[in-house]
Amino acid sequence: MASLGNASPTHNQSFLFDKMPLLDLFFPGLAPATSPAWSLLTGGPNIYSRALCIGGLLLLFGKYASEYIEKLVETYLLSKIEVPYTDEAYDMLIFWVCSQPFARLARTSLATIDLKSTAESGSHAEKKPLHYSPCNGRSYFWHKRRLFVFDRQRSLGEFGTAREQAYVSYFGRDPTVLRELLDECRRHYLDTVKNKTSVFEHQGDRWKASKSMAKREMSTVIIDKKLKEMLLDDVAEFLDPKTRTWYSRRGLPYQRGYLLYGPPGTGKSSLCLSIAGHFDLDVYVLTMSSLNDHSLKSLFAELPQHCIVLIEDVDATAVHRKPDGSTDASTSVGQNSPVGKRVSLSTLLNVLDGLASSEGRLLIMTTNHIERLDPALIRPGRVDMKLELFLANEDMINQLFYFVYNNPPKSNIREDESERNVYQAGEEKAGEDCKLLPLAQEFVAKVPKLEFSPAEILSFLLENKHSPHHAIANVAVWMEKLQEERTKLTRTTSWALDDDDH
Ligand SMILES: Nc1ncnc2c1ncn2[C@@H]1O[C@H](COP(=O)(O)OP(=O)(O)OP(=O)(O)O)[C@@H](O)[C@H]1O
Repeated sequence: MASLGNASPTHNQSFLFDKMPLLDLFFPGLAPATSPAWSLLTGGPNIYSRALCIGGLLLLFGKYASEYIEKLVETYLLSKIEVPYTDEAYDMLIFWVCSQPFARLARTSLATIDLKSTAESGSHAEKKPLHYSPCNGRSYFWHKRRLFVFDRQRSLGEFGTAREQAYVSYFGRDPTVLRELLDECRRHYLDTVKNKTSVFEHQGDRWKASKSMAKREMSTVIIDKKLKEMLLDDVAEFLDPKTRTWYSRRGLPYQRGYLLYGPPGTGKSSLCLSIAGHFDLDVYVLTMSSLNDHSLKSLFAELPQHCIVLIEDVDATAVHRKPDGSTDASTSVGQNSPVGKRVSLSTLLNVLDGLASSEGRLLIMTTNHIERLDPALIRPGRVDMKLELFLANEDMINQLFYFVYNNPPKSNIREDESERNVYQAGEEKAGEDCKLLPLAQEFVAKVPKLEFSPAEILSFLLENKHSPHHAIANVAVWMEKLQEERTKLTRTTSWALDDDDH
């Protein structure tokens, strides 16, 4: 000790520098960075500057060492899973995380309006509740006696769109532990969306879950009974595992296409959602105007097995062939989008042919104007079944009346409502049917057939939902008003067309 205490600065300096290669051995690159500080430390003018140097050095060393240790731990002691933002697994993980107590304690969170909240807001002040989820930071949590780390980073990507990524890790080397955790997230998520239809929309060339809505019962879509049965039988047969084998044995792409056409408000979109609900399928909505060839191909390639791909109002986006009959890249879908950002008809036809598509996908296209569609788009193979939906006929008007005034079947009522709202099946229902029968007949007699859409009739009945007698009393006035509105609209449209011609 005495000899070290008495040693001259030059001696001390050389002693410390002797240790530097050793330091470099453990923390490569540290020695050159710290050597100027060492020289200041050993040859500094006074005690304060030396203390300052020691403090700085310790900080630098501490930071370097902690990063190094963290890396070591991550490499040798942690198991980690990355969950990409664009995958549904991301929604599963975040959904589960938000339900955990640790999420409420996270010091950095993302605040969003909880649009999915089903809480019945009594007052204005309770509207738009906020939802918090851990973000841009690490959260440590215990689960089943194990310590896990949840890390979610969010940044702004190209064009100001948010980019996110999330990781879950745990202190251990067994990867099955993390897989089990993610499986728990999956089950938790599936339980929550059990009686719901998930709707996916595209962001760039990736699918993203946009909403999950209560399943729409098939009985709530009032169309011709035979048509409904035919459609249901066809879809059921297609989704049967035996059909899949049948297709694969013959090397045919296992997919099916439907075209629903008819006037506005006849229930085309509603029918699509109820098919999804009936067969427990998710719906992937394609908006052609925001796609190009590349994104369309990627989206089709990323479709899961057994799902519905919905293209609504396909006439508004599809164009006809060029005069020479070609369907080359210059003939495009989505005329309002800038050139170069459109989908070419040839690409659309190719993806519909299924070379890059998933197994078991149902394509449903809807249109109000079947005559405007390119024949190639709706030829058999691409569209296997064309279903026309009509304006309300006698039977449909009758069904719509019962739909509004009859108590809904139990399955349509939410659990909590069922207690107060339920009717005793059997006698009471039969009684109600008897009471409604003459009213329904009277209503049906007053409404002309094949003149109003189900949407129009339903909207009128809903205005009078508390009294079928009011509906019957007001129906004549309502029809007159609607006719007037239609005449006005037709006049305005024809003037606008005349102006365009001039
Ligand atoms: N056949 C029907 N049965 C029950 N409800 C219907 C029916 N047709 C329309 N509706 C109701 O009318 C509204 C509009 O229906 P929907 O969007 O399904 O019609 P659409 O034919 O797709 O219309 P558009 O061609 O204008 O897109 C919805 O609220 C739906 O519940």
